[in-house]
Amino acid sequence: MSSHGRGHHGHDDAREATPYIELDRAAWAALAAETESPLSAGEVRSLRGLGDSLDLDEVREVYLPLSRLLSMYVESAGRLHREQEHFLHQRTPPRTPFVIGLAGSVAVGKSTTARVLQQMLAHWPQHPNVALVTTDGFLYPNAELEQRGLLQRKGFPESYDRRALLKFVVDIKSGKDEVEAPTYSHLVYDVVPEERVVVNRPDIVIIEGLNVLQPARTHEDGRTGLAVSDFFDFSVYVDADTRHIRQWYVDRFLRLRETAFRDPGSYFAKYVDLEHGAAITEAERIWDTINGPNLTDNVSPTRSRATLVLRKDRDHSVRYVRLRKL
Ligand SMILES: Nc1ncnc2c1ncn2[C@@H]1O[C@H](COP(=O)(O)OP(=O)(O)O)[C@@H](O)[C@H]1O
Ligand SMILES: CC(C)(COP(=O)(O)O)[C@@H](O)C(=O)NCCC(=O)O
Repeated sequence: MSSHGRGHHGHDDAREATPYIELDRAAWAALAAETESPLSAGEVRSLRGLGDSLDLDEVREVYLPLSRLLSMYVESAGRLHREQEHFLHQRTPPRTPFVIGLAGSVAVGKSTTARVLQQMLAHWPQHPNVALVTTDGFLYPNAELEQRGLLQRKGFPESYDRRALLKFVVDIKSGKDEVEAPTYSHLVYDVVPEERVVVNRPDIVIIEGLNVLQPARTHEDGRTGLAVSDFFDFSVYVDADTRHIRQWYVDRFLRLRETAFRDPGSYFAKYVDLEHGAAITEAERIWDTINGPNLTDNVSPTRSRATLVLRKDRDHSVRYVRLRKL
């Protein structure tokens, strides 16, 4: 419980009633002391290679307790599966992969968080196989986006083949042995039809993407379909002040200009020759016309649907964790 103990002693009035528990950084980080790290010091250090400046203390104080909590949910689902089988007096199909949805804005740190969690979760012997899939592979190809007038809307819900994405998640939760997803290349700025990722009945699947917490659409005839989030066993929303995220987007754009954009195959090679100030202006333009509006209109409204929210400060350190009450 957070140090101010909100909601702890039963004096909540209606105004304060909330389905969430909030732990401030100190309360959350204290959990790390009770959690034995599944990773050696060297392995924790090697995780840093995945994020540019991922802080070692941050990994220990924030992501270690988070991976332990997730692991508890995974094990609890396994127990429930066994108890249900016992209750039904019949052998039921083997349990399906535990699916974790990971949502948040462009540049908030979804990929970094997902990779750290994947590595950490895979180190527990109870669930060694952890697959990670990003939803960008389900974007329509650029040619199709252009036809639909959506080239300036990449990342908006309608820019994805939502039916294919839903089928992918349904197949995983149906217990299919081999499920394939298409992939996206940031280098060529388009989907790569010949490259697929294969998900082979892992213990856990992390599905990371801007829109994974979107509710189901209501069709014109009033019917409501299913959404991928209907098949999540747990979900995480990575959150921060929009001004900070915009800055992280610009910073990453400038860094990519020094690295990936220099690849002649890169769609963004055209930005390499921009002088510094013009590059900042261009990054800000892309943010202000595409990713910022998408965050405001589509992504942030899904935050309260998450099982857990990680709220970051300007330096990427997690300031508080908000978790659904059980
Ligand atoms: N925990 C963190 N500590 C430090 N830097 C981070 C952290 N998470 C993300 N970043 C940085 O912020 C930027 C955006 O992160 P990234 O994971 O690429 O975001 P997304 O996948 O949401 O677009 C990157 O430059 C990344 O290195
Ligand atoms: C590929 C993305 C849409 C993110 O996809 P996700 O994996 O989150 O579904 C996003 O990172 C992106 O590149 N947006 C493009 C904005 C632009 O047109 O530059």
